[in-house]
Amino acid sequence: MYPFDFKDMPTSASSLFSAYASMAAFIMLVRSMVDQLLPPELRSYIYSFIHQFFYSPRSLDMTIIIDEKCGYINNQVYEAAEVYLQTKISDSNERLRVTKTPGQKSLNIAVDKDQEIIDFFDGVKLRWHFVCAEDKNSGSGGDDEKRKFELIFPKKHRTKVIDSYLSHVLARANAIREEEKVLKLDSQLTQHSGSVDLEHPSTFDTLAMDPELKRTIIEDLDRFVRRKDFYRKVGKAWKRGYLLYGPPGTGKSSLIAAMANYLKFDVYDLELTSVYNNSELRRIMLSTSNRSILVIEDIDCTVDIQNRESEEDDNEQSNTRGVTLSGLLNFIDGLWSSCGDERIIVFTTNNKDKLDPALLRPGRMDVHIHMSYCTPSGFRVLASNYLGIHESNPHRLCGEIEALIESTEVTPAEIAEELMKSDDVDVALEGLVNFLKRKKSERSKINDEGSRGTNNIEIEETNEDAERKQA
Ligand SMILES: Nc1ncnc2c1ncn2[C@@H]1O[C@H](COP(=O)(O)OP(=O)(O)OP(=O)(O)O)[C@@H](O)[C@H]1O
Ligand SMILES: [Mg+2]
Repeated sequence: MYPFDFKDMPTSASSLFSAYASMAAFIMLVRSMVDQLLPPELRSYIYSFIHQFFYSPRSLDMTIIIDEKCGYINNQVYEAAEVYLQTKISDSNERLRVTKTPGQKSLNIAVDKDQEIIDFFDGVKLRWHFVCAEDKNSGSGGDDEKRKFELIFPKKHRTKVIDSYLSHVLARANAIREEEKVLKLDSQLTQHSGSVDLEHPSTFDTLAMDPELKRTIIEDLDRFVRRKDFYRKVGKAWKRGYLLYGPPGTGKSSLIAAMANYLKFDVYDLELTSVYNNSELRRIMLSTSNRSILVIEDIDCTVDIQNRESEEDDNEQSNTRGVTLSGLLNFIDGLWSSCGDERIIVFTTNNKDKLDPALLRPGRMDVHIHMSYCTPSGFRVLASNYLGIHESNPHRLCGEIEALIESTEVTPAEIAEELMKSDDVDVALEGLVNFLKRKKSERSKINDEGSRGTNNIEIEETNEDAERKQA
């Protein structure tokens, strides 16, 4: 088979050169014979064979392809590689991509496409390529780029790379994410919006809330995180649903941030009104990570809760008019329950009464938390946060303020706003006293006029009736 016999190969430089020259002459001879005698198709076939045989060495390398997505679901290995490789960028990388979104603390640095990153693991050299190509399969709604990493390494280390190195990458990526302690807020969770780091400073310490209730929530969260095996044993998904209800400005969103900061979970704020339909909801859901809180705010305003029966009839229509209640219920019972671990879902509403009882059924929302108007103990937390007044050394106005708070309905947000009006403690607290007094007298006036509130509701009902008739 071979054009000359290797065992006769001479070893000195000059004889090596003459051997090369005779081989080159042989190849040229074959070439001219082929050119003259064979049709073009056969020619190119033979050339490619010669090229492969003489010029490209048999590959000793192996390549692992790590695609960004498996169908609609994010590939966790890809995500981990992205995080991990940020720490491996070196001077030899000539093209980098730098991004920073408004909420983000630090720059996000990644290599540009077709760049190579070198890594070493247990004596093995690994080459990572970032490859980005146009996705021919994507429809109009899809991504138009297909991203992947190619991991190239010596074939003989296949077991080590697959069994140990990739686990190392996953573990390092988790540790890096943990270190950053940055929360991700994916504001609409749409395919194109990347996640935004959310730094909501609210913690359980800064939250004005009944201390007993606060403790109960923290214990509940602790128990939830601890009970992985328990959930498995009883055959229940490792999930927990919270419903937070109460008037605007009582700290529902602040509580969610406090929970996320406490657990170091990511927050996904799902804007249901901008979710196109139930199947988009599925897709979005599948793109969220474990150890996360999925938040759906103002649930009563975002889902068409009233028309539960009619919507069963017009499923086709529901495809074009957003997420329906039955879609949401199916989602909670089905997809949300079965997908991923250590997940919390939080619904918020200003009107618990308006919610369909189906949503409140135990098993869907495990914990109902009523966020109510500010209490004297809540005020003490705010006074300490905003003005540095400690309980051990109360201000002369604190007694009066607490009495006023107890006899009127005022939200923590309103008090916080008053307390921010001045750095001077006396000025701020005097302002708050005046505000509370004003509020109290307004409140009693409304009570005197009694029927005003009911009138408003009646007008709203009439509007709804009119709309229904029009439809
Ligand atoms: N319980 C609270 N403890 C500390 N601060 C609070 C509390 N409630 C409200 N605040 C302050 O008021 C602001 C608004 O509160 P937040 O957004 O948490 O209210 P909300 O209940 O979510 O209101 P909405 O129903 O309008 O969404 C917060 O940024 C915070 O500064
Ligand atoms: Mg809110």
